[in-house]
Amino acid sequence: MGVRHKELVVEGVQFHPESILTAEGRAMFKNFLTMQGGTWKENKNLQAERATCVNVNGIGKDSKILVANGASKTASNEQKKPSILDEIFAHRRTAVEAQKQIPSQRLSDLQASYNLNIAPPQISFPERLRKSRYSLSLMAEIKRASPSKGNIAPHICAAEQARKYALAGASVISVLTEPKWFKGSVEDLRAVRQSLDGMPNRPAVLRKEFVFDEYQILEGRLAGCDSVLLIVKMLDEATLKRLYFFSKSLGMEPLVEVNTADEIEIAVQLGAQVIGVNNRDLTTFKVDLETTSRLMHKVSKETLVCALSGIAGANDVKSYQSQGVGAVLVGEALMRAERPDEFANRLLGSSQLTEHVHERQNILVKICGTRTPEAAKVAAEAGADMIGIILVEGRKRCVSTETALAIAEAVRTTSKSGTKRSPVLNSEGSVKSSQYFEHTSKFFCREDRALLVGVFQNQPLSYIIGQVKLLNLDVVQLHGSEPIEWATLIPVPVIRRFGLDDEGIGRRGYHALPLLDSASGGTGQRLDASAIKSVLRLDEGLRVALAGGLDPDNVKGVLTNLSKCFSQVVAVDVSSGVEENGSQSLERIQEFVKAAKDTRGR
Ligand SMILES: O=C(O)c1ccccc1NCC(=O)[C@H](O)[C@H](O)COP(=O)(O)O
Repeated sequence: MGVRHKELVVEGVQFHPESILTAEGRAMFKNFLTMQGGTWKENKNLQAERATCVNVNGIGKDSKILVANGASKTASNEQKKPSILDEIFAHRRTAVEAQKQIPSQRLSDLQASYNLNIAPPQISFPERLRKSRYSLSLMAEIKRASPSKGNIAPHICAAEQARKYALAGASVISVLTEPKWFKGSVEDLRAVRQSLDGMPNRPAVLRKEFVFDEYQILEGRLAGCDSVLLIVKMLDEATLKRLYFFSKSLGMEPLVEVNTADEIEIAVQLGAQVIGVNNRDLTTFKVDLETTSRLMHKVSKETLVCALSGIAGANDVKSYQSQGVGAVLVGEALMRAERPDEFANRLLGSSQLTEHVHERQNILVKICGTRTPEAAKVAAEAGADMIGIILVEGRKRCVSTETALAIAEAVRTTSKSGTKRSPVLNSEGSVKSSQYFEHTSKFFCREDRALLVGVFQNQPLSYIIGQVKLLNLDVVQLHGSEPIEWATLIPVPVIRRFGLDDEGIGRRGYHALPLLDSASGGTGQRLDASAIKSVLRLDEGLRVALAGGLDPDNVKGVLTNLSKCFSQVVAVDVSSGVEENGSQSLERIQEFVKAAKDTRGR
């Protein structure tokens, strides 16, 4: 039973347990709490206004959702117009709820995949931030659009952009996965992670999303992220804590975002190792770079503080550097930059990009089809880096186990002449991402002696591994249609042959060096120069060995004819070009090594 004044809304009410503990108790509370204005008339108008506002902004009719799980905490009460954050969160809730119903995308499906251990390998987010070679780390963001700026760079390829960021020295790639306002996706996240595959010292990958559910964290981990964003403003403390520890249970330290002194207090209480201070007030969109400076003193020295939003250039970074800020997150400025790599370099105050481009490696030489220990010795003494033996039954150059063992002995006991130490991109402990093939191509040069390469073609994996052990091979060359995954199952670096139209040549993380060559091998068949250039131009980071009809007289011309692409050829390989009347000629071996090495100088 209740009493209602004709005109005035009630300002206080006493509920008795026998009424509020009934099935209607919640509704009574809700009705009372949503009353607005002094009179019933005002209440009606204000309620109607609020309903339109809520629906237009897409929060939906179910106000229970907001109450239960966080409209932004700055709102002193529910009368306040929902902020953009509220809008986005509400929209994401609906989308995530819908997605969770789709067979194959249900929480149980994600969990089953996770239990299979198929999530991409992860690295520690805070450790990667701490290992930066710069006094302050860069978190570079993929952000096609934003609610405040609209479109920024809607056509950017996330994976390509991520590689540029990584090579320019970013410690973290932040990927906005929200589709409506930021034009991102989980697919972007997956592609970014894949683009970093095999990269030594790759950056950590952050899923920048409006996270309110464990589901999103698990989804991000399966797509390959190493950390997720948790926004204090949007999560009640219990939810924040739950999500924080859930993320940690998947091996990911979250980035906990704050904007006020109260929020940073909550993040500290939580034990967050990485706290991001958002310089942008998401209710007004106002950016104040001082926000980070003001709040950073509220955390212990061990906590990494990152300045988020509004960082537009090197000067902003410098002032944070002097204050001891651990990292800056830069999105819009990098996305708008014509050369994001140069821009990132300027932000970090580095000239690494230019050093990187000018680095040139001495060309490596492989003498293949070796059939005698004498030939192996002559090749090594001439400065050959690799001596190949054919281990393919039925091929004319195939050697017996006895001969192979004798050649192996000659290779191991002959000193090599004239090797310059290969430049090392990253000294130990220094952490800058580098290109996969630049790193792996250095496996094929030893200063003291040549390497022994066993060449196989469509033979069983177990046989290949057996030969590696028996002959103590340094390198395996796969010259057939073996799966590229085999490279990860063979205990020495793998050279794998590719034709000009073959798929997978530039795939990182498998073969250490792709060989461009004719299909059957050792035929003396030249490859078309313009087709070689097309393959190389498609992927700047690709490094290859080149074979097919090379000889002492043409090797220089073939290489220089490749013009700019020549720098992507790290090795040349010859077989029939050093033969005379079907046998290896010791003079031609020496001439070939000299001619090839002279193309770039020793
Ligand atoms: O040389 C062979 O007989 C051979 C047989 C089976 C698989 C691969 C083979 N050779 C692979 C090589 O690495 C050769 O050096 C490369 O094909 C270049 O040969 P060439 O055109 O004769 O210089």
